Amino acid sequence: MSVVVPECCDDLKRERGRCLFNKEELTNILDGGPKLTEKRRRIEKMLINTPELFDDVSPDYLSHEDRYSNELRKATQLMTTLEKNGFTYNDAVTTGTGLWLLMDGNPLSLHISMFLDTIKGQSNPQQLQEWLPLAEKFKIIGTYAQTELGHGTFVRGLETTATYDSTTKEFVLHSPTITATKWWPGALGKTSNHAVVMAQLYLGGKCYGPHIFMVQLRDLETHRTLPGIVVGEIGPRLGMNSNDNGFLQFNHHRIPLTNMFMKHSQVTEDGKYVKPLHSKLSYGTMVQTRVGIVYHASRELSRALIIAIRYSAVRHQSEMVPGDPEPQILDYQTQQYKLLPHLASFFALRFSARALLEVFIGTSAGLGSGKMNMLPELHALSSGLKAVATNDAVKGTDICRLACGGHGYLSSSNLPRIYTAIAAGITYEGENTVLFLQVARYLIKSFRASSQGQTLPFSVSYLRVQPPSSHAPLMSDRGLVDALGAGVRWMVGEAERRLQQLVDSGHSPHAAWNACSVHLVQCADAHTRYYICEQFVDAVSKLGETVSSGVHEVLRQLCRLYILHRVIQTAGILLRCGAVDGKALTSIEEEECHLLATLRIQAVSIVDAIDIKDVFLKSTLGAWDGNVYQRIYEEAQKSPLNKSDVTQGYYQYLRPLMKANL
Ligand SMILES: CC/C=C\C/C=C\C/C=C\C/C=C\C/C=C\C/C=C\C=C\C(=O)SCCNC(=O)CCNC(=O)[C@H](O)C(C)(C)COP(=O)(O)OP(=O)(O)OC[C@H]1O[C@@H](n2cnc3c(N)ncnc32)[C@H](O)[C@@H]1OP(=O)(O)O
Ligand SMILES: Cc1cc2nc3c(=O)[nH]c(=O)nc-3n(C[C@H](O)[C@H](O)[C@H](O)COP(=O)(O)OP(=O)(O)OC[C@H]3O[C@@H](n4cnc5c(N)ncnc54)[C@H](O)[C@@H]3O)c2cc1C
Repeated sequence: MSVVVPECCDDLKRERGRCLFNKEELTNILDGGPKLTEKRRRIEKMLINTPELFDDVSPDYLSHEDRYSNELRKATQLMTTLEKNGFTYNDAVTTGTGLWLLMDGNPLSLHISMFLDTIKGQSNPQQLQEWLPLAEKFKIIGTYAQTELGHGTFVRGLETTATYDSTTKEFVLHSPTITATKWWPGALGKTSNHAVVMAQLYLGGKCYGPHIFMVQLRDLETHRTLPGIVVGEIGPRLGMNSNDNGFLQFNHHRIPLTNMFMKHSQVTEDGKYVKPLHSKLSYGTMVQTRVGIVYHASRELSRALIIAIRYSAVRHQSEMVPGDPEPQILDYQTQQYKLLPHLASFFALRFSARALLEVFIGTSAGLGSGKMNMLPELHALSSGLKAVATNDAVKGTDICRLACGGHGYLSSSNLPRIYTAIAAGITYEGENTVLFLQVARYLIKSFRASSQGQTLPFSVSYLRVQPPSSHAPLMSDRGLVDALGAGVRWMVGEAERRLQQLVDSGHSPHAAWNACSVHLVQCADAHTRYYICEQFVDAVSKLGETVSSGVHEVLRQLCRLYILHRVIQTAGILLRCGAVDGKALTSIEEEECHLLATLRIQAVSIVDAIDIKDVFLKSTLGAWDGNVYQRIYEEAQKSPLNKSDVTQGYYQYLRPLMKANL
């Protein structure tokens, strides 16, 4: 069957004809400026001109080993293509392009992220000089090996030991139990010949807690595992199965003293310990990765939204008015309600990711000159935003899948792969509940400090026990964000009251904490979302002076939708603390429905402006031309089961069954 593919189907042509804003301008804002758009497009062009980077067979049809080898082939091709064309690996990560090409689990991703970041962030000058050039040029390939079978969250509970032997000036790495086995690190199984390993430091019989060590795992010529080391792959997972997540055990394996990362804490040749300026500086790579994950989550959500919104404009189903032509499913209010608040979330996350990156850069600069005071704020913000971003991206991606009906369940829609990849983000790099509890700790401490008259850092300054009264009218954006802030203040105050009450009635502070932890997680979530609302409002108001009215209007509508949706989600709290009343909520609900209809008109143009090309969307449902059915049909033809009319299974099983006298 041959079909002439139009440049873009009539439905999408009509949708695009209704665009009232400058798409390129919105694209530039999302990229962070015209120069960054231009750079991203140069990278994309270069990658698109490298056919080896694209699969002609879906990984779903490959064996585990072929799947891994194929992804490794593409990953190495990607790295050499970038290098040859004068780009860094980071360019492929920060534009999303590298991840989109390799998102079935890239075996070099841990090397270019956490391994390199640890070398850069945890090495003393000599170590940096020795390891960085080797790692940057892939002379050594590494991963970040922290989690063990027995412990992921509780880093202080790790069991791998690094015991200093001053007679040989070596550390002896050992896995004393089965639960001490390193478990999960990406690319550990078969790819990496080195790992940065988190292990308990022992000096003269005393434990100094988790520290990081550079450990060679495999011979650099033969790639065989070194003596004293057992390493392998952990088997199939929910998603990202082209990666070789691994396990690792040490049997009294020796490494030189100089292989402990010594930027922040040191061990002298005679076995003396030099303390770091802050006890959690060795967690720096995790913090940096959490910052990256906020961007990553927003990007993955945007891919799902482009697919689902374009598809919803092409798909016609049922009758809205009996006898009328079947409408585009995007015309159903319920479909708009499924998708558009997540579109607003994507924008909110993108602006917040940028704000967080600035905090990260500022804090890192401060650390360089010995200033540690911003570290708790960065830890709380990066933990909260990582948790909200991944939770929302996972939820939003799954709603996009559901919004595409049956076809969303097809692998070729790419929604299942986007979902399984981002779903891991809830767990890795700090499980989200655990990260929220870290935020809650910061909130309670800040609230108590405020009660004692102390000044609070910027992200929690609104928690002041007696906040300045807001002058913004309630129904303005600022007024509603202030109401949300009042809600969080009330929640945190309530949590503090409950904690205190439990302690006063004889519970230990730790037991009281656990007894309030559901509420505490809700506080952390609400606080982070308040921060996101603030960043969104600020970003849109700052842009107001510099962008065209069409783009400003779209951003204003998206921001408004985000805030209204958040107020409705938090209605119970806001009513309880008196920040809004029932009448206000009714008008907010009505306004949200009205806004859904307004945003629907330009929804396709808004997702077009996110500017992700078909080769990176990898979806039969979301392509630019809207030629959905032909693509789905063609993709199905690639199923190996369609290679022959009658399969082996027929002769082996079906035919005997049909012939049997049952
Ligand atoms: C394809 C990828 C390519 C490139 C990637 C680039 C960028 C990333 C972008 C996208 C990623 C995309 C895909 C990724 C693909 C695959 C997955 C990749 C990797 C996954 C890796 C991992 O998962 S690595 C393992 C991560 N593990 C964790 O995160 C463990 C979580 N646990 C902890 O962090 C800690 O144990 C804890 C914080 C929960 C508790 O620590 P503990 O030492 O026990 O603390 P306490 O003694 O209780 O003290 C608490 C006080 O300490 C303060 N604190 C804690 N942490 C910090 C910190 N980091 N900084 C500052 N302060 C900190 C805390 O606030 C408490 O302070 P108080 O004053 O209240 O006492
Ligand atoms: C795809 C993937 C890739 C990964 N890559 C790496 C890697 O490259 N390197 C690496 O070192 N690790 C990696 N990990 C491991 C990851 O970091 C851990 O799985 C993660 O930190 C969670 O730890 P855990 O598995 O021990 O879960 P657990 O901590 O056992 O969590 C189980 C449950 O217990 C709850 N819980 C735990 N502690 C608390 C608490 N204090 N209070 C309340 N509830 C609690 C959690 O909320 C969760 O519901 C990866 C994991 C995945 C899934």
